[in-house]
Amino acid sequence: MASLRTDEAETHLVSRSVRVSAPSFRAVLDAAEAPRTVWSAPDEATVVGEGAAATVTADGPNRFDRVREAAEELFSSGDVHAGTEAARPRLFGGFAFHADSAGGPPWEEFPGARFVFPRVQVTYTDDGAWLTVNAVGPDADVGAVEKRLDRERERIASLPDAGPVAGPPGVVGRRRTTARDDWNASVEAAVDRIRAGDLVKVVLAQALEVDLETPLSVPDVLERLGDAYPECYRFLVEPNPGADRPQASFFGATPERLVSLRGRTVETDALAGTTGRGETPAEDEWLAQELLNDEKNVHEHELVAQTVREQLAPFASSVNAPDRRVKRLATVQHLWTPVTATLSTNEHVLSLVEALHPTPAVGGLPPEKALETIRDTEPFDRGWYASPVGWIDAAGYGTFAVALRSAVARGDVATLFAGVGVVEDSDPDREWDEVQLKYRALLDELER
Ligand SMILES: C=C(O[C@@H]1C=C(C(=O)O)C=C[C@H]1O)C(=O)O
Repeated sequence: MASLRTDEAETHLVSRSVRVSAPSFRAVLDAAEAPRTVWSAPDEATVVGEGAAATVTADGPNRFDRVREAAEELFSSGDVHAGTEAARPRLFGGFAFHADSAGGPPWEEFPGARFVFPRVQVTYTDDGAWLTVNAVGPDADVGAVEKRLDRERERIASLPDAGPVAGPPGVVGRRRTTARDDWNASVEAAVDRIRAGDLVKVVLAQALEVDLETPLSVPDVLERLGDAYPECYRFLVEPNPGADRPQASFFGATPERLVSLRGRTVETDALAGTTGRGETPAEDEWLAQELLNDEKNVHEHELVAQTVREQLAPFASSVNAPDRRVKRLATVQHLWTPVTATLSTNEHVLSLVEALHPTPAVGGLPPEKALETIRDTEPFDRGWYASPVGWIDAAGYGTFAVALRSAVARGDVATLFAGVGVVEDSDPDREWDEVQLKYRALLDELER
């Protein structure tokens, strides 16, 4: 069951916004009260959420519906003055990868779904910064919210400068979930099943636990990830701390959008098929051309592009996908098909999230057999890795990314996740190397 936790059953909502001269996103995040959230996407405002005016959680296979119902209930009684669209109040959060996620380490505080309606939201647009103060239930008094807006504005204006961005914390120990022999055996077993016609594709992942030399500064890492991966979706999800444990932070910079919905316009990405970066522009271009012409990668990619188009079709009056191209990131290059669709009726973004997750870029085909293979093969809990993370607004619009190139940090330990699509022609050694390459996105920000 979904639960909408406020201090009272009454969910009346008040939200007020004001333009502010806010210090940097790092300074605001550094001083933010828990639980903290960050969302930053290409062509969207960057948003820092502080505290929780309401929290929505759900478990099990109906978690998407439960969150949608709770979101609709929350926003149904809103008294909102946002001033600008970007500053409107939103719910931020995400879902576990599997419907029956066990919440094993390091995911103890991450249920099947968890969304936060922040008490304070700071939004950075191209046109300046906005402060939004939200209240739900007994706190939702217009006078009290307006007073809090004044206080928060003063607090934010007087925050100290964040100073220079700290470098990586350093890595002093590593533990892999998957030994090389076990990996080879798993990939070979998957390839055998694919050749026998039992499976078409399965995405197998690994986890890497690292000991940090000093505790992680999440604001600094997010800042550096933003510099290195401007075309990616950056996120931070911090649940309330568990008993006797340091705060867990799930964060990343993912190149993959699961879906965005605005009006009846849907945008999504088919992203699958990977190669490295070259030492020179010419080598980069050579690798990109090789990727575009590589039969195994094109097959792996087209399974995703085709499935995404098919899954959107029942909702859409039209689905458009141009020819596949290459998305070049700081550490890797991917085959990419941007897909757009026009809905035939109004939909909530979570209906599309539910229809699309998990795409064969992170699950496989046929979906149920691939998920079963993932559960039976991977010796760790995926938790929220490769799952939808993003935001929802009162209109039911939103953007969700696929939480790749991600890690959970807790105190001086961080767990990184990365996976690869296994198809008929997969070679275990090459797939191993691809996992290591995908770890680089976050390892480069952790290692000295
Ligand atoms: C599974 C991951 O990435 C996904 C798998 C890819 C592939 O197999 O080529 C490429 C991009 C992502 O869709 C990951 O980064 O962990």
